[in-house]
Amino acid sequence: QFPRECVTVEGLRSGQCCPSPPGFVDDPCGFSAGRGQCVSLTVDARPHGPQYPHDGRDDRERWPVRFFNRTCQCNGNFSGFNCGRCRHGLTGPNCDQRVSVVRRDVMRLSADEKRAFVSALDQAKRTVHPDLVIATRHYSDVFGPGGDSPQFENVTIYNYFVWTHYYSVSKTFLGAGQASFGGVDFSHEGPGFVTWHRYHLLQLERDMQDMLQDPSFALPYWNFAIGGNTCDICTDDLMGARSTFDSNSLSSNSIFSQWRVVCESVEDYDTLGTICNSTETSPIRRNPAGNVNRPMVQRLPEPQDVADCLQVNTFDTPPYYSTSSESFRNTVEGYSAPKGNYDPVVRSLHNLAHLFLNGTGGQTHLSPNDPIFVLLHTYTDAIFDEWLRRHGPAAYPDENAPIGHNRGYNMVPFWPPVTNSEMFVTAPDNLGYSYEAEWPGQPFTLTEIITMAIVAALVVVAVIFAATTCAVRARSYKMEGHQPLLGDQYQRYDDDKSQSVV
Ligand SMILES: O=C(O)c1cc2cc(O)c(O)cc2[nH]1
Repeated sequence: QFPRECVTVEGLRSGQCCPSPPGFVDDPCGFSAGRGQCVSLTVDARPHGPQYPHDGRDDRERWPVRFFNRTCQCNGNFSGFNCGRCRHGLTGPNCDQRVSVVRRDVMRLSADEKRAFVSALDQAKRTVHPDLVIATRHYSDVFGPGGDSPQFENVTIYNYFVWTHYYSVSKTFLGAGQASFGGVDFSHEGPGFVTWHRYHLLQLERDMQDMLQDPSFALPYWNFAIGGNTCDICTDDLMGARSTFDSNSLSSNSIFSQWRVVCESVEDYDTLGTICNSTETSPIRRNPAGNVNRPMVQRLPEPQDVADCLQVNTFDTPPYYSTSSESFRNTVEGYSAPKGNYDPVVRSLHNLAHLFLNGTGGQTHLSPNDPIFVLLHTYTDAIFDEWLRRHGPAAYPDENAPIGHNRGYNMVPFWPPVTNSEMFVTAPDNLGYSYEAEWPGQPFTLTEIITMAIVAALVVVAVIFAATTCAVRARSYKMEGHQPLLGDQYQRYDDDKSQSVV
């Protein structure tokens, strides 16, 4: 959420968060080296949709001005909260060399690659985030009981990934004794679903690259569109098999059986007016295809569902919400049927994959605690990127999307501020990663089948006609008394030979 050095009493009171990059002393945003400068923030002022009626009551509105209104604006290809690093996809001292990583199918990794990925996730679960800390109170209480103890905590890299998702989906606290407002979601049920989750993954990938000191580290993906009711990545060499003792738990052979979740006590936060902190509580729960009460969501999406959603032409449609029809975004998110028609009882693609997991991974405030979340979302992002490649440049709504989802809105709660628009670009050209993926094709339509049959029949007729014509011509040529050409040649050669011998 915010850099550790900004969350002091003075920092919060000044509303300025402009740290110096490493190696620069008292030089906000590396101004002296031309990296950037500390500027006032301007935020999206366009109207949001009607779903949110509580303007002025939530810290996440006009993000991040409730906390900070001055931040680093970096020049050229410099980037980061202190302009100390490069934009995604660039490297080198001047940030002018391109770099790219490849996100691959997790099932196609070698045994060593699988081990390295699992171990990297586990390291991220245990490593404190080097730069960022999280708020544990709403802004009204953030200075602490005496007004001099800012309510922020350290958090590990992986738990930060979980916390940001929780913070973006949590309800609006309207005061003690009042019901919190749940009709708000800064990362789902709107066009920002794809852009928010894209940045969420990029941040984790980059944090893990830094942690591992390996700029080539790439998050893999899970092709969840395999149909059926088997979780193919739920094995002990990947995301953990089912426990033989408890069908809702992970096998003790998996490192993930030792993980403990954060942000579990959501009812307490909502009634007490607090925020999830970095305290870890229960183990991950997962029971793929095990929910007998909801058989509709106890299967995985089919390959054809992916092919169908990639054919939906329009990125998003009014009201830019979970009720949008003929919207690619609402289809890949999974509130519409795979061909794009909205149906309130349908759960498809991304939503279906979440609900299939039937446990921690199926509850929005908790889902990233299950590491399957990472792989499920890289695949969702791969579909989004393929859609952009096929249909771009595409229009993203400027206004009237649900709060947080307009094109120019800064995505909550990321720091430094980053808009939805900045993530609405093709990844290989702009963000320094690509997917090694194959996309299911469309089956042929009846018209295509008939056309192909007619073309094939015409080709056969043409070949037969050509062959018959040749045969007839050859016969009449012979009947007119001509010798075959080859026969002529042999004749002459034989004649020559007999002459030279003589
Ligand atoms: O009910 C749904 O459609 C549903 C559940 C769920 C869980 C989750 O973590 C998401 O990110 C989305 C989602 N949708």
